[in-house]
Amino acid sequence: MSSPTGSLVLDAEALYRELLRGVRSLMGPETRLVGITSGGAWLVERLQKDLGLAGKPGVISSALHRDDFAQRGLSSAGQTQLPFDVNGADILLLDDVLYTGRTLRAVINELFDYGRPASVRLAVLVDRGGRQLPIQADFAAARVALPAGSQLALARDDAGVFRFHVEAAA
Ligand SMILES: O=P(O)(O)OC[C@H]1O[C@H](OP(=O)(O)OP(=O)(O)O)[C@H](O)[C@@H]1O
Ligand SMILES: O=c1cc[nH]c(=O)[nH]1
Repeated sequence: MSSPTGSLVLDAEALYRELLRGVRSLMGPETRLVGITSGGAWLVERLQKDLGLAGKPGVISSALHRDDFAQRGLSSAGQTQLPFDVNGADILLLDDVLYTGRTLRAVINELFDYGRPASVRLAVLVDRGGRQLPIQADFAAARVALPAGSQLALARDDAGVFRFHVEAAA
């Protein structure tokens, strides 16, 4: 069977280093990192350490605002935890994969339930195209085209090492 990414090798650790570089370039003095559950939450945990930032990063869930809530329910939902005042904050959202943009739409609704940020930006490990909404990343460590129906998700082993899990279209 051929690989769903063809000859492309997605080295998640190399992409993480590229993401770290991109996030550094986007950071201002008041920027708050917020990871989207679940892959983005792993990313912000590591970024917060690697950037030497004090305190805890934010974690946000799309679950309560998803347009497919009726099918998915709360089964895979992490809980939103924003340990700072969202009002007036410069938010940098982090996620592993950007695809249709629907998760981002739901996450932005969730974020605004907590306050009125000054700005919201987005950095991702992989932008796989296929957008169904007018949402773009301010930084993507990689842009790849994958067949519709294939799945790409970040995994993290016990030692905290990242890898991508790729599943071909059925
Ligand atoms: O742009 P979209 O089409 O919305 O897809 C991108 C989202 O899909 C994946 O999350 P998923 O919902 O699979 O949850 P997970 O991170 O917990 O695996 C991924 O982590 C993004 O959050
Ligand atoms: O709201 C959402 C988020 C991700 N995927 C969907 O189909 N809907």
